Amino acid sequence: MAAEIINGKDLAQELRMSLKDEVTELKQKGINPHLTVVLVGDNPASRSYVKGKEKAAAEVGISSSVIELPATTSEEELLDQIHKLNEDSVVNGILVQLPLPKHISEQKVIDTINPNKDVDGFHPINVGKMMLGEDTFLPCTPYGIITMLKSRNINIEGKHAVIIGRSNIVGKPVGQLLLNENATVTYCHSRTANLRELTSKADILIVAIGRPNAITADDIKEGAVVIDVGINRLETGKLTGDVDFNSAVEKASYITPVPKGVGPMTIAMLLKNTVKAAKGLENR
Ligand SMILES: Nc1nc(=O)c2c([nH]1)NC[C@@H]1CN(c3ccc(C(=O)N[C@@H](CCC(=O)O)C(=O)O)cc3)C=[N+]21
Repeated sequence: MAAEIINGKDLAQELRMSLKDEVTELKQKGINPHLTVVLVGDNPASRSYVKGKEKAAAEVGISSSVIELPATTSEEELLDQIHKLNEDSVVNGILVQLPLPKHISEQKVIDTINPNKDVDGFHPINVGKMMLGEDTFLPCTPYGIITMLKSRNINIEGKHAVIIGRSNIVGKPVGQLLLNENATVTYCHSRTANLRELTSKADILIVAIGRPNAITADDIKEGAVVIDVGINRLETGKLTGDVDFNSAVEKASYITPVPKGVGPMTIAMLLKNTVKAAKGLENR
């Protein structure tokens, strides 16, 4: 039987509608959520993501600004800019679009963002809190994935979750969040021996490899939940994930498509984190 497709675009739309109501209420209390995105260089993919973020923010009533800096910006100049945003009381959320030019240390930049404005959830303090299961900004893509699973009441507790990919922004944190939900978690990566042996045991398979069709029906267990985190732009201009959707959809119980899967959820969770950052002010 074919899998149920979890449409992230529709779910993100629902989330934005409820966030919009929340933002309306906050505004009545004089709280105006504001997101600032910093874009260094003119990578066309980054520019298009930033456009998507601005549009989504506007839709829920979150004001946003984009600071565009040339690719030649020095690390010191970027850190100065972040210090200014840290001190600017209008700014609730700061997102520095990754990747950054090679001469700038991404970790140094992330470490400089005020953890209370770190709506990406990348700051070491927030990563640590996530590990401890404390309330914090959860990284947007993993948070979106968990939200997609919960939207369908997919049971996580006691399930074997297999993650392919160990990046700091997707693989590692999504494994941690699934562990926090009492899954049994296996991390796989480019050096993993006998990958298929592991993927075929997964009740929940999270695929963040970065290569089209890297995972097919032959790699998955009958009835598995398959989450495709890949965003690959083909030469034709078409967007595709890491999973061979057409074969996997016949074997999985649930599957996320690309486009209209995890991507739009990532943006919705960014907005949710921005609202959370703005609400933090109430408690001061
Ligand atoms: N500091 C930082 N935070 C990020 O969250 C971050 C980042 N840097 N750098 C780049 C990646 C990538 N990313 C995406 C978000 C939404 C879609 C998305 O909405 N995709 C649509 C399609 C959009 C299109 O057609 O181009 C979809 O999958 O349906 C994709 C990719 C966030 N990122």
